[in-house]
Amino acid sequence: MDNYDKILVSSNLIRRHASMKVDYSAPVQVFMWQVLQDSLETLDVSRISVWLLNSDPEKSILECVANTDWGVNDIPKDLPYLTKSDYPRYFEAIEFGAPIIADNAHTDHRTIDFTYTYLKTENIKSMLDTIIFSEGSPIGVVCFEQKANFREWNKDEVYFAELIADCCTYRFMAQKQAKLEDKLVNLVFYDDLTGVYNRRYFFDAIERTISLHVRKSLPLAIGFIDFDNFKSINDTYGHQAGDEVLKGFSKIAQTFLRREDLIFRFGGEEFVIVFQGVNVIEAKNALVRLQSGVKTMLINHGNKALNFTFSAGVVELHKKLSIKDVIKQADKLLYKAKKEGKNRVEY
Ligand SMILES: Nc1nc2c(ncn2[C@@H]2O[C@H](COP(=O)(O)OP(=O)(O)OP(=O)(O)O)[C@@H](O)[C@H]2O)c(=O)[nH]1
Repeated sequence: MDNYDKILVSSNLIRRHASMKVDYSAPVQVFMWQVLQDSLETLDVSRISVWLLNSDPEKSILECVANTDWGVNDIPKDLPYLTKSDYPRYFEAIEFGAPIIADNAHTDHRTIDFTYTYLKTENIKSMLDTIIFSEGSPIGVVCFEQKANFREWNKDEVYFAELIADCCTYRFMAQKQAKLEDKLVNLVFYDDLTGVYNRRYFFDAIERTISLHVRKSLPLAIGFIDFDNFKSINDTYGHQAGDEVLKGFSKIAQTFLRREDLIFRFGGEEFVIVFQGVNVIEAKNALVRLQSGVKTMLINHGNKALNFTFSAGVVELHKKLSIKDVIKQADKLLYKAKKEGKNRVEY
């Protein structure tokens, strides 16, 4: 196989590989690993690295985010970086957007500034850098380096190197998309402030949970929680302190309840807990335990420890009870708990 055929076969494999779904929450070193390793072999170069411009308007720092000299998970704690003030001509070339084809990196005007800082010490003779774009602008560079001997990069090699930069573009775009999807999923299912499930998801999940439990003849209980005198916490310590209490309560509930208990923020200072496979007495006991948890685990706001209590009503689900009826019953029980002195669980 001549060089052209080798590049053709490899570029096809790499394009296919780059289109695969990968874990975009992993570092670039991990999700670009296979593409960079394959390219290393195809171009027969000494090293490939991926560098990204920081997002400030000056784009004055270029940070190395992947390098074939590192192991797949062996990423330095402090990433190497280059600054525009040290290498202005190199940064200008990146902003221009054309590949930097430096057969002799020691004399090429775009890479000459590297000569004494690292080309000579690392014995690098030739460089080929291709630009990573996003929305039409350069955002980084893939750097192919040849050690020991000078090398004339041919046209096919440059096209191949550009393809690798395009694979980076593709993966960064997919990563952006994946992050956006994660954010949307969070908005749909979770409460922004406390991180527990939100009210919208309660109504979405509850029908399915009920039908599953009815089909399997398993008990299912729902606890409705309302904080006592919450207004006075806001009024005394401020709204932010109230928010701390809501967040703290969610954490305490996650610690005190079982994994299969689902916690929802239903409204301002109202929470709902769905106890799966649990009858009303067991659910009531769990809520009483949670009440003592709330008493012992302090929520700090500044240098103050905030105390609060809650009242709750617990309803056990059965076939004939609709979710509307459950909420109505829980409301009545909560009203009773409040009327009879608060800090109580009625069932
Ligand atoms: N900090 C904060 N406060 C909230 C939030 N949502 C609702 N609240 C407050 O919760 C308080 C609820 O007050 P009330 O409905 O009078 O209830 P309460 O003071 O707990 O009184 P009882 O239910 O009778 O014990 C109001 O002051 C709301 O402003 C929130 O997201 N953050």
